[in-house]
Amino acid sequence: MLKVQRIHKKYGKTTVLNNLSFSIAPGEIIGLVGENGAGKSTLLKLLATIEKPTSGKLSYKELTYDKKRKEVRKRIGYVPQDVAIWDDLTVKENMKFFEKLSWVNKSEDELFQLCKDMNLDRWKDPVKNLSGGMKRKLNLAISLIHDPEILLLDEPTVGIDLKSRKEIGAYLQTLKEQQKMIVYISHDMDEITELCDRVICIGSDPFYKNVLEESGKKMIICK
Ligand SMILES: Nc1ncnc2c1ncn2[C@@H]1O[C@H](COP(=O)(O)OP(=O)(O)OP(=O)(O)O)[C@@H](O)[C@H]1O
Repeated sequence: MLKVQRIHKKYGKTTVLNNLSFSIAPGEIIGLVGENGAGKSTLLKLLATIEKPTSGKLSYKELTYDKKRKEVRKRIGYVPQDVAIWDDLTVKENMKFFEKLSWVNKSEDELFQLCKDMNLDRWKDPVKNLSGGMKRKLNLAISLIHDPEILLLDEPTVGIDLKSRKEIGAYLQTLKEQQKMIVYISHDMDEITELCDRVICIGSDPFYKNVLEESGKKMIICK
């Protein structure tokens, strides 16, 4: 279980997250929605150990974030909003490069399989020749090299075509079946209501809350 207890996050005098508590069970996909600037990426960075809360507590299983940061980090796959891969290297070279930086040893076959699992079959092509959707799939594949138990995705499908979006969605479902915990930011409410078990709605804009109420999704509100 991943637990977030009474989290507050301030930047200077500005409060971004105010008294947020929730927990995530293995095999759950949690959506994260809210207007621009509401604090979604901030929350994801807190979960990813990249930022620290101003107050409140985060823990994963018996590991508290403040005392066991590195151990928690090893269990997390984080995909930031911006694609972070080497453009001049091939898909294969990128996968091998990031495998070397990870805490695990993976064979070339295993790395290839990871890409194939999400329909990314341009193994020998330089990344600069790939489409935006393919690059996002590669970013996702890289985040999974070290077999994380928690996957944190910041708008993984933004700007990509429906087919690739559906493929990424289908792949996330297979990860859910493997009991991974997934937190997923998106502005696409169809995608959110289709994919997610529960949704955290951040900010004061009633739009997201109203759409979610109509869809009958369980939600957690953070203002
Ligand atoms: N490092 C930082 N220092 C100061 N303020 C920050 C920092 N990071 C984020 N903020 C502010 O915190 C607020 C929340 O930002 P955040 O990126 O979490 O929003 P978001 O909901 O992810 O937005 P978007 O949908 O536009 O990506 C914004 O007002 C932003 O300017």
